[in-house]
Amino acid sequence: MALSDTVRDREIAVEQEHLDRVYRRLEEKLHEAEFILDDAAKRVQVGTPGALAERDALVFRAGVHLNRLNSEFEDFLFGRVDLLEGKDGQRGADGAFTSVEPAEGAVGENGDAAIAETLHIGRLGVLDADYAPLVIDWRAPAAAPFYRATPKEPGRVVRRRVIRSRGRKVLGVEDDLLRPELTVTLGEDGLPVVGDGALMAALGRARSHTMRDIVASIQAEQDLVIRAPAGGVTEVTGGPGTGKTAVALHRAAYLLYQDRRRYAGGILVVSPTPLLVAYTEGVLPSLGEEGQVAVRAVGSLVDGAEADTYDEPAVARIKGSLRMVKVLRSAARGALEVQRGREIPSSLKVQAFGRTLRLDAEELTRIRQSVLSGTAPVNLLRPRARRLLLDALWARTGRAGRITDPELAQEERQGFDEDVSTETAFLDFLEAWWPPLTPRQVLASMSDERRLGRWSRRVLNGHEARRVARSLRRLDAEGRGALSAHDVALLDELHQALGLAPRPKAREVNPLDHLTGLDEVTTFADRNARRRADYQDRERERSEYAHVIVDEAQDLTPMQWRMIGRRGAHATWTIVGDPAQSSWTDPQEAGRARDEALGSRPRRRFTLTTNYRNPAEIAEVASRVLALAAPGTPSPAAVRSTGVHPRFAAGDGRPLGRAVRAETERLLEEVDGTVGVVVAMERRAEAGRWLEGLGERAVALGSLEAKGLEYDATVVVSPDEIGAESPAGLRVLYVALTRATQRLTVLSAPRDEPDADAVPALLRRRSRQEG
Ligand SMILES: Nc1ncnc2c1ncn2[C@@H]1O[C@H](COP(=O)(O)OP(=O)(O)OP(=O)(O)O)[C@@H](O)[C@H]1O
Repeated sequence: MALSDTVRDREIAVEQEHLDRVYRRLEEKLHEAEFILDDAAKRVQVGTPGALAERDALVFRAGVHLNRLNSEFEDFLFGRVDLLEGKDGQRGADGAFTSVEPAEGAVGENGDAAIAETLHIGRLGVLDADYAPLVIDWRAPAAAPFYRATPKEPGRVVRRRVIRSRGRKVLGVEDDLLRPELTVTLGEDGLPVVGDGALMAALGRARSHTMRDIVASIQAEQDLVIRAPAGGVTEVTGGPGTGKTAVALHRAAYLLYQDRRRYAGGILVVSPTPLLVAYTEGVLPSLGEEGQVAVRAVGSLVDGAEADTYDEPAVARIKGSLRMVKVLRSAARGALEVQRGREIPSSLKVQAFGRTLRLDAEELTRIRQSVLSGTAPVNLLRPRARRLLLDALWARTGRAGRITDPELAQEERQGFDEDVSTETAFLDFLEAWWPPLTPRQVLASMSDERRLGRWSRRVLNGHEARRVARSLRRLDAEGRGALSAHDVALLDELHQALGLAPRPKAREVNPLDHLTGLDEVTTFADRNARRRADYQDRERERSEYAHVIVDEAQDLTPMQWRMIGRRGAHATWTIVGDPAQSSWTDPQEAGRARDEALGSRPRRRFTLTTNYRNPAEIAEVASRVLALAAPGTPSPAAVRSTGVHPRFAAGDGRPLGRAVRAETERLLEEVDGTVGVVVAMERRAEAGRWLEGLGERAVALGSLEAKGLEYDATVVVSPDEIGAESPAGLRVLYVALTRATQRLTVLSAPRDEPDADAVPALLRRRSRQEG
């Protein structure tokens, strides 16, 4: 056995011993029946009582679920740091030194130093019986050095270790030595160092169809974002693969840990597509957070609506633009006159004082216009409409001014109003003439070209109005039918314009409710199902959140910003995105809408600079498109290279589908995980058929669906076709080219004008200019 293997085995045994202690302690906790009450009460003196109680509650839960930890947490304990003594010798509530800097005499003149403190980092905090930390929660302040220390600024950290474990078994350790210049002792011995870094091991793993958390290898610049203060707006930009999505999700978990009571008001994570929601759904539960966080696609933010179709780019451009606010306001008013099932009467006839009173069409139009001259939402104008109708009918009686005693006159008028307004003829009339409208009905009524042309006069040109109207023909009169994510934002705007009653406020959720009682004894699958049902319930009630996290913010249209802004009117925000990946065509207008949603809240800005997803060889090819799509934007530096260059291939006279299938088969052989085939949106269905029978590891995606996702290997089909899809096509192509973690094939069709090496014209251009 090689010497290094012996060291590795010994170090694994050391960590195994620690993990055994942790599990023994968790088992003890399991038997402490009154743990939460007793333990939390004893320790209210240190830290905020709320936070400590929560932390203990989490530990308690860990105990209750001890037998399930094996399957739930692959690596309950994942990190360790060995530290020099802290500068001021002060220790925090969790027993660890608080200072980031080492004490004056921590390093001797000849570079000798001793490890003064060893901390283990895990998904939950665990204290031993004397309240000494056995495991520090990854979100606790004491865990920050594990993430922050770099060889340039190591602080007190001498060695950082990532521990790989499964259930109760330690499988491996990987060390980074941050102060290699020191001669360090740990107890009696030296400080052994094993392996060459955990990050690379994590990045090299095969991808599945779900995202993994990154707690064991969060990098310093990412940690700064995750732990940024909650207030105001935290804005994060960074190129593809810099960990923006991962950081956003870990930040949600961090905020909950910091201030669980405040965020019981809910954290909303807005994601661009349902595919990305499904991809990231497991990350928060793996961090021990369930329930308080709603991860929603932007097309699923309105109750009862679920976007399941796409608009063509030209239609999306109109529907997403702020011009729609005016159009929708007119539509909400105009929709009163749209016949839905029952006929709209052209006159009103009622009986009073033994005769028939009648309002004709002209009079009714005048009344309608007068009511609509107010600015209130349409449904809320109904009482005013009723009043003006009664006034007009009263005038028809000719009795006004006949009685001189004001009290008697008033009585007579009141009697008249009561009699008439309860008459069936009047009630039926009002119902048909000023019906309570739903957002869906109004949206559906916009599918008539002539009508929409009227409502959008001076806002949309005739051509635009026709396009929007045609796209809405997929809805029936009640608005049932397929919706796009843009339609959903329109529905939300209509909700406002109609003045529908606000949804009830969120009920108070006590996180401790979930922690006691027999219902704890369930299977993981049960709990997952309950979690989902739980937050679906809560979602239905909740119209506002305490914190809003927007992922892929560059794609939001102005109308979508308005919709999300309403959900975070009193919230703090975290916004992550990359303008160079934007599929939205008018970034300036979106910027204005975003500013309006965020108001005057102070902003904190961060930039992430390292690409953890793409090997350098793939990043280089993508950067050629970046230079065209967003000239002057720097590419994030790829953290690794594989030595494998992207492959360029052309159909070579074969039908495109056959070439794509052959290439996908080849890649399935080469990688262990997933293969994504990215095509222009129009080809989605066709591409699905090309891959039939290749199994679950291979998927076909439209260019807009690839957003945020990643695959071991990708095939990007016809860059030119993707680039020409919309005015933002090149940026969408840039997204497509940055999805692969290991292999990329660019497959050209004839329109790509591939050269002899099958490199398409779009990807040649820059090298030619440079060359
Ligand atoms: N510190 C890290 N340790 C391990 N893996 C990481 C780390 N940071 C990011 N990754 C991995 O890099 C990949 C890209 O991360 P993520 O999807 O969050 O990036 P992104 O910035 O949102 O990308 P895009 O803008 O292209 O959607 C993911 O597989 C993620 O797990």
